Amino acid sequence: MSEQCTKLIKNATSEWRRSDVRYLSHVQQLPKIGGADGSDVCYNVSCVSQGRSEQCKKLTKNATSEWRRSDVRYLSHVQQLPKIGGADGSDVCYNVSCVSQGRHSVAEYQHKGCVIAKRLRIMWLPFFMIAEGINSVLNKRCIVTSLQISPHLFKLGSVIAKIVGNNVLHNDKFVKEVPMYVYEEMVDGQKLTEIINTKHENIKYLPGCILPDNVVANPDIIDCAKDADILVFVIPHQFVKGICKSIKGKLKPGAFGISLIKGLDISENGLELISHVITKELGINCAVLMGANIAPEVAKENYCEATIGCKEKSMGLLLKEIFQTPYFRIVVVEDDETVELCGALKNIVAVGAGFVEGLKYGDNTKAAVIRLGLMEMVKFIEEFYQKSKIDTFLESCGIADLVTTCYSGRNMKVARAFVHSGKTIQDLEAEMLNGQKLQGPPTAAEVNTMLKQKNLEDRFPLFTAIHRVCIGELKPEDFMECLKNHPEHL
Ligand SMILES: NC(=O)c1ccc[n+]([C@@H]2O[C@H](COP(=O)([O-])OP(=O)(O)OC[C@H]3O[C@@H](n4cnc5c(N)ncnc54)[C@H](O)[C@@H]3O)[C@@H](O)[C@H]2O)c1
Ligand SMILES: O=P(O)(O)OC[C@H](O)CO
Repeated sequence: MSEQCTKLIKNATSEWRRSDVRYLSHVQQLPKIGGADGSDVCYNVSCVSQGRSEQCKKLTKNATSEWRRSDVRYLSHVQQLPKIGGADGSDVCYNVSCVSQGRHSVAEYQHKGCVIAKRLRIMWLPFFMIAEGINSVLNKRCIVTSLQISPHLFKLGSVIAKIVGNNVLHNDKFVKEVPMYVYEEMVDGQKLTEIINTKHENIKYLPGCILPDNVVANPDIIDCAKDADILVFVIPHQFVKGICKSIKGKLKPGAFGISLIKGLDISENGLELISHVITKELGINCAVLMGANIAPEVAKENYCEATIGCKEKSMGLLLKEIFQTPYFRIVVVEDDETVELCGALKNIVAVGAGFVEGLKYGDNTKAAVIRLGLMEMVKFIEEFYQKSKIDTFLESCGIADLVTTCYSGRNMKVARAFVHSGKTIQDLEAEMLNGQKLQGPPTAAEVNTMLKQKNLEDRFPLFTAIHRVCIGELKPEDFMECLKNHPEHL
């Protein structure tokens, strides 16, 4: 039995390699999961494009119903099935015959209706590339062959525009030109958009980061967004609602958003995630990308990681194609709320890290701020979003972003300067950041509004003290008392 299984996998894999190498990256990302009885499971998968739709439908129907009968445990995995388009951009459905060691033979499956369509493209996939997805693949066109992307440019936006611009040049699924909205301003007597389009460099916010020619800066936000299938939001969270208002009702049907914005919004309903604000304001779905991504380091192409949070796994994988490079490595998770909340809350902790650095307490103290901050992040997210998964904190969006921001982020640097300068955070922001925006202090204020409303300030002493220092209610030195008396040690 096992020999047959090994042979099938070998054949299918080599066939797969021959048939379309583009798919291999997807294949490699799939977890290898054992059978219901703990044994290996191998799959011989035939994929049929919609051009052969009658046969495709029949094969799919049989395989799906058989699959459902054979082991319901697999269905949860099945729902994660990425919807991958055919090489020609058409939909693909999968007919799956599975063979598990010690369970069924290929012949048994064939007998039950899981036909192995040898003349078609064959691939081997670990088991979860199966049923539920087949139906949705059949019903709709999953991948539009020419996706247009529109990032909104700022500091991180410049880096992301470079990455996206380069990636789409080598991927047939996407339109080559990437329109990029730029908030217009004069730099050395010239419009910033004109400078970017001639020098291919954002000389004000990220000098030295050369953008590919296909990234075209445009001060007209509607012009940028109206034809986009994917909208990449990279702006300080303070400006999101204004941007959304400008493009509301002007987007292409089916447009999808991805937000790289680290912050929160406060409304009459309490705290709101920025991706939810985008969804509400624009009526589009919105994924998130967060991670330890200090912009100038990404611009230098120093290795780093990021996390895409997207409920729809297939869309998450498509988005990954836009952002991943050899130096910018991405993991896709479905726990998008936790991903986004980590990105917002770590900015508060970074302000605390800046206070202890300004007070010259050294790295042990900063490590304590990071640890206590992480504990409050976990507790806050559990309070805010009960379905949060602890594993998500181990992704780049969690612990990694927290560490990098506490060591070299702008929030840390401004908070450090705040300790002895006698200036307000707002003054220091203007003085030190050349038009860039701090996210930590406003996020601390937004979180504090919610903690006050719910009478939870005592349970979040670090978040609360950081906010009170930022608004001048406490001195930075008082922050040390908060650490010493943190309920974690009582
Ligand atoms: N910079 C980073 O290292 C980094 C890394 C990861 C994530 N992020 C996140 O990305 C988001 C954007 O950060 P950034 O560093 O790119 O931004 P930034 O702080 O550099 O952006 C300031 C920009 O806001 C623009 N602006 C000013 N007024 C505006 C208005 N009324 N409407 C629209 N825009 C206006 C300015 O022109 C300027 O370009 C933030 O949420 C941030 O947390 C930043
Ligand atoms: O410079 P900061 O503090 O806004 O942090 C930048 C990024 O969020 C780091 O990933």
